[in-house]
Amino acid sequence: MTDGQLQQIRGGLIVSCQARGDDPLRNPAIIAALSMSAVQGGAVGLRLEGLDDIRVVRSKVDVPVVGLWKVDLDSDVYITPTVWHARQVAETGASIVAVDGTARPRPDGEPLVRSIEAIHAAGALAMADVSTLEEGEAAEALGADVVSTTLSGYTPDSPQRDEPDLALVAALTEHLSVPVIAEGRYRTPAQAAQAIEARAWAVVVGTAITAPGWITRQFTRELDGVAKAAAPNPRPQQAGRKCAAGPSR
Ligand SMILES: CC(=O)N[C@H](C=O)[C@@H](O)[C@H](O)[C@H](O)COP(=O)(O)O
Repeated sequence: MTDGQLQQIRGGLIVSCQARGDDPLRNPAIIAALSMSAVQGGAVGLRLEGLDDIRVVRSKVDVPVVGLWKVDLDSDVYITPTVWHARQVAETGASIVAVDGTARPRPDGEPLVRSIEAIHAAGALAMADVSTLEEGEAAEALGADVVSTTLSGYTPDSPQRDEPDLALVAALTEHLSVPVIAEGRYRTPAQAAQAIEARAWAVVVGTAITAPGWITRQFTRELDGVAKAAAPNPRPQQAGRKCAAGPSR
């Protein structure tokens, strides 16, 4: 990652293309198609999970990739949780490696700074995924090149809400010198624009763009509510009625 690439993503949209667990989209070829589609739509960067997805997508797109590896090691820290995972993601070709940037104990017992050093040694930039201003300040002091609000809403120290944490974006951009990325629950273009107005360097959007299951549920939930209240069509008494002189097709 060069300063030029950091400039390349400035003010833009980074699309997070991730599929995990039993998600039918979990297939590097599908993630690559989603990623290429996002780039066609104007995404300036991609956020990708897992070595296979990073490797395949890297061979197909030119935009900077924020890479991470979600691993469950019986710890609250699951985003690129150890120094070893950070090194693997960097060596797979991510321009920026996202790691858990909170102060919580990490499963390998190493401090955050060791992951940052490993990422730098592999020639990538380190993004600290944080949930509070204090975590962002600490991560910057340890050498993180970029700080993202990814974990706000997902730690006990941060507000639990459905909306994005724009207040944290504003606080981080006021107090930090490194670029601040707005991420987490940005569901509308207007919310993304608000983050840039709060001086975010870029905005990451995942679910609202690349999770058709979630998007579908927004529609079905709304329809379920209306369907209970509205009468069906055709109404039962009209269903058997003959049409007098309608056009025949
Ligand atoms: C908390 C956590 O693990 N966030 C993850 C980080 O990579 C992803 O699951 C999110 O999709 C990503 O942050 C984008 O956010 P949203 O999908 O809300 O636009």
